[in-house]
Amino acid sequence: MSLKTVFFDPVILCAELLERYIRSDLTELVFLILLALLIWRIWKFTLHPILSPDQPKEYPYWIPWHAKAFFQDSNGLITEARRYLGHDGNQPFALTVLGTTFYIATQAKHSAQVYKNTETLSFESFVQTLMKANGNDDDVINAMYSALPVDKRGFPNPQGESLGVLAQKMHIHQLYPSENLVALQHQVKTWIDSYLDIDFLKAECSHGYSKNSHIELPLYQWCSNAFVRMGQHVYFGETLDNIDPGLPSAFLEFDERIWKMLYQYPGFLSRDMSVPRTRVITSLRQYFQVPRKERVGKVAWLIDAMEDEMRALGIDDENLAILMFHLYFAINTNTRKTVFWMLAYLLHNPQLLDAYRQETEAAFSGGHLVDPLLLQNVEKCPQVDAIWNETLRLSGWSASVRLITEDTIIGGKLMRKGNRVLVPHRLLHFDGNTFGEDAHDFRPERWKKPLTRNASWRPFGGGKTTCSGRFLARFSVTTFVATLLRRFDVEMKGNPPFPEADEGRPVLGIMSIKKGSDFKVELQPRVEFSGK
Ligand code: HEM
Repeated sequence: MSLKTVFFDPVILCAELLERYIRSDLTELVFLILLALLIWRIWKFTLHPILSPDQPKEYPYWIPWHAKAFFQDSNGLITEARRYLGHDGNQPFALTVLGTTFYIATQAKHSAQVYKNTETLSFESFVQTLMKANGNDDDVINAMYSALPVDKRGFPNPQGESLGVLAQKMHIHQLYPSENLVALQHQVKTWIDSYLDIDFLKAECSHGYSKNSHIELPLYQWCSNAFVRMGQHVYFGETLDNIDPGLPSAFLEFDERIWKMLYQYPGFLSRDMSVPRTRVITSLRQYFQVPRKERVGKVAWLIDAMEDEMRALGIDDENLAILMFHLYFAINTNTRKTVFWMLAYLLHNPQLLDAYRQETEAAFSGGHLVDPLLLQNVEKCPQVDAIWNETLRLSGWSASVRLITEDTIIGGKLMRKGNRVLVPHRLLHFDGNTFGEDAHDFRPERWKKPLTRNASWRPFGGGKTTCSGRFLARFSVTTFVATLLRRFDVEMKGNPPFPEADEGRPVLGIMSIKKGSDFKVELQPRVEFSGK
């Protein structure tokens, strides 16, 4: 603006003065906000920790509270926070994400304290959040977590616990070594026996193509589909298959996007997760509407027993289906990925593949597995055991989360009621002190040392909520791999790199692969395997 214009146009002059006033006021305001933020940050992350050494140090933030890093790669953020905090990163420390404070326990000894404490650290609240996210009504969640009489009918309840708590004991009754587990193992073995048959695979080859004597399959897709079908069959018999033959595919669509549910994405951004989930729940509802005696095939004890318990609480079909959806999920989400990772590691380490095949040979007669428990015997099959452990160590992702219901001290640090404490299993699995400097390599030999009792070894969580399905999972994966290697030569097509894990996205157990990381394998019936 020229002097001439200013002098001759009072309106422009006034506007100019007003603009300068507002600008200087805004600058002042911005300055004051920044100053306040700086003072707050110095107080919160420098002075306060000095004055309160009993409280966990917090990884500092400005805004927006680590949300981006957490949602892209929470383990990466935790590693970064630990490095930043230096010596204090070895103690439990705090991390705030979108207003929620998590205390992180990265040391094995602290994680053991977390698992032991069932008084003031609650797992149930995490399960209840999942129930709500999947559509259970509040009154049903209340009913599931209200104490029941000690003399109620059905599963014994000597401590007068709620069905939500009793369910853990019912899982154990089904899944810990006992006749009930043997019944499931028998079903698994029979299913694998008929599934891994060249004629059967050729006939149904929906995931690959068959050519002359061999079959080509995308490994991740194939393992996933096979294991969900098997899990569904073993627990629910054939009825679910008859209700919706596309159910395993729908579950897989949901399961590959489960991170959207865990991060509570808004509905309009997560339809690709919620639509297939609704389909699985709808099929389960239809299943429970079929009168029990009309359900086809052998059904696991747990399914009928849980249904009886829930109906006794007056839970309707829709809520019953949602509750059972959690079980369907637990059965199917992790073993499908573990079998893939185990095969991927074996195919990339041919000597190990040969060792696995040789060690399991004694369990077979011809092409048939006649002594399935041999594979579960650590003394007789140490290689199988080491390969199983090493696969879980490298492909496990999950973290245990507990809600703090009363102020609690873990690792000498005071954790405040209302916040959460998190044990990141994956980081424990790379603890150099326990697993060695080469902890990032696949090296089953390391299991010659007695590591399975180490507190850094947490593929199945810990404490009261340790995964009850671990025996069945091991049985299913090792039996599938042994039978596959017995009957087929398995080779990778081309020379694919080792598949990339989708490490940045949360799952409740074993990692998925990154898009585009699946690779094809060729199954060729082995010459010496002369048939059925
Ligand atoms: C390799 C496969 C599997 C892995 C890595 C795995 C991992 C886990 C983990 C990390 C937990 C959470 C524990 C905690 O936070 O303390 C869990 C819980 C659970 N898993 Fe598994 N799991 C697998 C297979 C299975 C199978 C096949 C079943 C059922 C047949 C199953 C049933 C359960 C149940 C019922 C729970 C909840 C425990 C409770 O609170 O009662 N899991 N699993």
